[in-house]
Amino acid sequence: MGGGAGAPRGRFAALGSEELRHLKQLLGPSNVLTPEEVEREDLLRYNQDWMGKWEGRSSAILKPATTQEVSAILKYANEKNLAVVPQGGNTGLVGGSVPVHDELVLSLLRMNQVEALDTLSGIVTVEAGCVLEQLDQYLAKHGFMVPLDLGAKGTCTIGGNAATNAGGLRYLRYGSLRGNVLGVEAVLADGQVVDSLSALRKDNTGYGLPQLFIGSEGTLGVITKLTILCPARPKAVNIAFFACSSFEHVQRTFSLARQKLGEVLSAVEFCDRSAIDFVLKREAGTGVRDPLEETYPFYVLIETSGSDGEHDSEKLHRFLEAAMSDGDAAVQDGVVAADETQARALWRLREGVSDAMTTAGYVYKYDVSLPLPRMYELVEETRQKLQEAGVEATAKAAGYGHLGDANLHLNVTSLTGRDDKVLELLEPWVFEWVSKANGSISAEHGIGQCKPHFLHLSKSESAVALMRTLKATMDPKGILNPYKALRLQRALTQAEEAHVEQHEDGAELLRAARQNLEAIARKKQCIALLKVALESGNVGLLEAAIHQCERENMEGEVNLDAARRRLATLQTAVFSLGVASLGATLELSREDRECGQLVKDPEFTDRT
Ligand SMILES: O=C(O)CC[C@@H](O)C(=O)O
Ligand SMILES: [Zn+2]
Repeated sequence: MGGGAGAPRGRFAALGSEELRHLKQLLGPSNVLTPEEVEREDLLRYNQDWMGKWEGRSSAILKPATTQEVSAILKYANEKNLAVVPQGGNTGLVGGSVPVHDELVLSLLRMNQVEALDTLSGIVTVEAGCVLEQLDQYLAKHGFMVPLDLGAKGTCTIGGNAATNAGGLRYLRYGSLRGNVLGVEAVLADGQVVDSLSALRKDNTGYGLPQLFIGSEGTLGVITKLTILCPARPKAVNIAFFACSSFEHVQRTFSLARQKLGEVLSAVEFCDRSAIDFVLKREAGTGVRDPLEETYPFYVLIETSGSDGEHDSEKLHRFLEAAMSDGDAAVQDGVVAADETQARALWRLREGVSDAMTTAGYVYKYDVSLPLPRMYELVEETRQKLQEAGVEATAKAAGYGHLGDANLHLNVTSLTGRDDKVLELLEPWVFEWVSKANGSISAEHGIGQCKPHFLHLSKSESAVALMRTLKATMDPKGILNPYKALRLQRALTQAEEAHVEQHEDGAELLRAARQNLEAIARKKQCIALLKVALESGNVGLLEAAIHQCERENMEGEVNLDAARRRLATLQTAVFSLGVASLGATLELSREDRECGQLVKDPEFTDRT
């Protein structure tokens, strides 16, 4: 795969026997796994992702049992400049939880306790390493559920789910973890424990710090504990599985489901026939079979969850009538699960696709958000591309995913194993296609080591620069999950450094090169800040941005005069209107607009 895989090792220290001794003292020898004490397979579980696509070579797996131990590990790693990859159940799909090189693996699996549940509000406090399914089973006993469900529930951990802002099957109903996680306890790169563990539904006291850690893939801190707002467990659940003759009909089915099922709708998923064929092959003999007599190009799975079974079934039947009536009915055929066993088998047809396509060969996975009407176009064009290249017999594309969230999973399985020709056909083409269609290159799986090189296709330059500023502030040495989410700033590799050092004046050159690199990074941040400040129309922010640019001597590189003129205009307007920020309310003059073309030297942004 492209992206962070293949990134040169950063300038981190290597783990020596003294460091290992220290870590063993911290955690107790049995909680540090090394090649001397355990079998290669035991280490591989932590070094390799479940699909076998990415493999690091960490020689120490650290298994802390408390937040204090996590803190002590990170404090030490930061002092010693040792890189660390935090890991939960290691079920991710973008290589975010395995080392790229020899990073220490910080496994949270021993921190798996549910600490408290408020049975009135449904707010649970839980340690990061608790397995999602175990947390859900605990909550079930008290009439609640985790507002997240996904195929890997038996292995993934709630901390990993939050760190990657995992989406899953019931996003449509309960929304994202960003919305449901109320508080987070996290450990920063230098070992500081940040207690943002609010157990309040409403807490509007300044910056939403937990959000910094949710979805940041362990690059800004390690989540050790979290509080989650859990909904009441529904008493009545219905599952229906429909066949549709085109993607247009699939969309109509979704639209009708929304109208007729309203508040009881809890999932709307879809698969194409190719995806179903993979599952049926994989599940042969397990009782999972095609529930319909004929085959169709598309299938939609609908789930309702509510508190009144009769009311929900009535609604479901009204929906069925509407969906199956008239000449050009939205659905061609369908079944409603009569009991829990049937319901599970129908869910398996959808949930089993990922696993079935992974085990059938080497799979290239794309997890994208797209405007719903264009969602399946991507699958069709992919097939066409494979056909034109003459590889359609061995490279099989399927489309499935979370229809209700306009989240497509495009999987292409190469039946003959890893195939660079297929990869070249697909990347960067898929990502560029998605970007042009105003979609997201990662709907729910994150960036990991798989997509840092494509981040700019879904995030503006100023947004990426702000991400870098946050990373540099919270983890100045970059020890936390390096090579993931963001590309490492291009630094000299160790080999390059060694080469330079052999020269006369080598050390001097090296120091200058490093300083230059840092200066470029600072200047890029200044440009981003200036852009944000100009767009926001906030006087204070613009003043600060101009000041920063002046400090970095950037007169020759950005249009500072124009920025100063804009500041003066804003100051006058703010003074007369008495507000702090004008944003879009103040029309930009021609000169101000020129300010948008901030960078005088176009090559500047490419210099790293
Ligand atoms: O493997 C995939 O591409 C998707 C996995 C998962 O997000 C799903 O929805 O089944
Ligand atoms: Zn998914």
